[in-house]
Amino acid sequence: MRLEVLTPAEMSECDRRTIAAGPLDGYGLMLRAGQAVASTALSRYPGASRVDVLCGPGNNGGDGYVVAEILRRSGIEVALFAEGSPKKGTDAARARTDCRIEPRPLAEYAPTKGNLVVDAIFGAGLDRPVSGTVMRAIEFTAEARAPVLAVDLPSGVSGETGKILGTAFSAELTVTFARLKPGHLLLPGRTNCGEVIVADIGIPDSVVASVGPKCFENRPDLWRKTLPSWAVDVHKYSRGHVAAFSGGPSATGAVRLSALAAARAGAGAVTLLSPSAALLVNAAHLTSIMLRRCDSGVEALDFISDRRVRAIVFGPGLAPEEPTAAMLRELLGAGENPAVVVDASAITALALDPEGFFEVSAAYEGPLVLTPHEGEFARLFPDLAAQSGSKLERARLAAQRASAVVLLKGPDTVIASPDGRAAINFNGTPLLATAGSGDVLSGIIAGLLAQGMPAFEAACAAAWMHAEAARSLGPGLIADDLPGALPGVLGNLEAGR
Ligand SMILES: NC(=O)C1=CN([C@@H]2O[C@H](COP(=O)(O)OP(=O)(O)OC[C@H]3O[C@@H](n4cnc5c(N)ncnc54)[C@H](OP(=O)(O)O)[C@@H]3O)[C@@H](O)[C@H]2O)[C@@H](O)CC1
Ligand SMILES: Nc1ncnc2c1ncn2[C@@H]1O[C@H](COP(=O)(O)OP(=O)(O)O)[C@@H](O)[C@H]1O
Ligand SMILES: [K+]
Repeated sequence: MRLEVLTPAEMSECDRRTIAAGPLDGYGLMLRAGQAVASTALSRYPGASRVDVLCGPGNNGGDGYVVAEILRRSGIEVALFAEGSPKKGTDAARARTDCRIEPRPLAEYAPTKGNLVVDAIFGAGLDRPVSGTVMRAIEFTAEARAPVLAVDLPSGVSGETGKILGTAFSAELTVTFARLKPGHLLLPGRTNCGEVIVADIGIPDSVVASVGPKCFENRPDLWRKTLPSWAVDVHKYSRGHVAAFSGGPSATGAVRLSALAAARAGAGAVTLLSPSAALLVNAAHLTSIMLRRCDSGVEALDFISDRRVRAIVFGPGLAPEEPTAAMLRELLGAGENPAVVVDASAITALALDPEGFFEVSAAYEGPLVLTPHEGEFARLFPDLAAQSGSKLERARLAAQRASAVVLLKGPDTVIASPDGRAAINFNGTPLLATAGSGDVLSGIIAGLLAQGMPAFEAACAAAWMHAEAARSLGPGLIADDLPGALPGVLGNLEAGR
């Protein structure tokens, strides 16, 4: 499985290196791209007898001329509309010359009922908001509800960020080349792409590897090899012990969800560290999860070192206040170095003094994972939240600043490592938009970390498993159900090893 996600700049570097190595030249790549789109149009829309092909002035338009000519030769009635002309001497100009259909100005385009629309106006080269004639063509098409097949990207979607520049086609199907781009996975662009097909146009895997892509689709092949496996003589503590910090008496449910999820993710032992005031309420709700009184950082550190705690969940249900941040700094500064997942209110607490935290996290030698949703992210990284870059870029910058793996939650969860690697999750479901599901996620991460999985892989695997668990349950799920669905998800992964 090819999991690399290429930025438009990396993609064009792949094109350049492929052309330099031969035998394909730029026009050869364009012919293959056009052929891939045309054969998709023919196989996926067998009933389409008339097709409107809309071409822009660059290479995306070049692909469109190739598509139009192939469809014409296949006996389809093709109407060709062009916005601007390709520059002389370019591959796109050659494609236009080789196309036997005379294009009409895009301003004359109006969708005809029953026609398939092939969008080859802008692809990777879109660098500013669409406007004027192109904007009108997009609006007409949407009003007519005509099916759209997009070449590389729906025009108007930024391949780099997934943002909509001006307006964009809503495609039923998008055919892209070699690998996915961030714009196919990040919202809102992802929804405009419809189903995405990745066509092989002859760019070798070795060329893709040579440009050193560091962003990946979050699929099991990305982390399967690092999943925990146990020796026959393993015991509960060697399988991994997780400690989860409970909030006060009226805020205990969240961390119990984390604790249960950590155990379901495979940790051999999970202990809830509870303030005295919440001990009874926690005791009344726990069975396999152990319970321990803990009223200070010193008590917590004693427990962590005595009981060989390998991972900590720190955040769900805690107070978003300075003492919480202080306790975390104390835990990180003590030299024990367990893996730590920082979630929820603890992130809000750290936002009271971000620099103080970043100093401590930079010196921390254990694995560290932060799991903010967008609101928590904006509190801890206000400047990054306000910048115009992509979610991918924001998560990467945050990971570097915090010297931690950052899992930035949402329908297009991004996981970024301080070493520059990043993954975009694609299997999220609105079923997860339910109170407490984030607490379950932090518990799954801790459960995997306790079993020795590296931080980036554990966060990626947890995001994927979390969503698979939700999908397996379907409508009606509440966060309490998610841990119980993990055995099914883990069983399927085990079967695929
Ligand atoms: N060999 C290869 O590289 C291969 C590439 N392939 C294909 O090439 C595509 C990339 O081609 P590309 O780089 O030419 O960019 P493209 O998307 O056609 O747009 C650039 C043009 O649009 C214009 N423009 C941009 N935004 C605009 C706006 N808002 N409003 C108005 N104009 C705007 C911009 O104008 P300018 O900025 O120059 O004024 C320029 O003229 C890629 O998606 C894939 O389909 C395949 O054939 C495989 C081989
Ligand atoms: N619309 C959605 N589609 C996919 N995943 C979602 C959606 N809404 C929320 N999620 C996921 O659900 C979880 C919610 O976490 P969070 O916001 O921390 O909630 P809570 O604090 O209630 O646990 C995150 O993993 C997030 O990625
Ligand atoms: K396009």
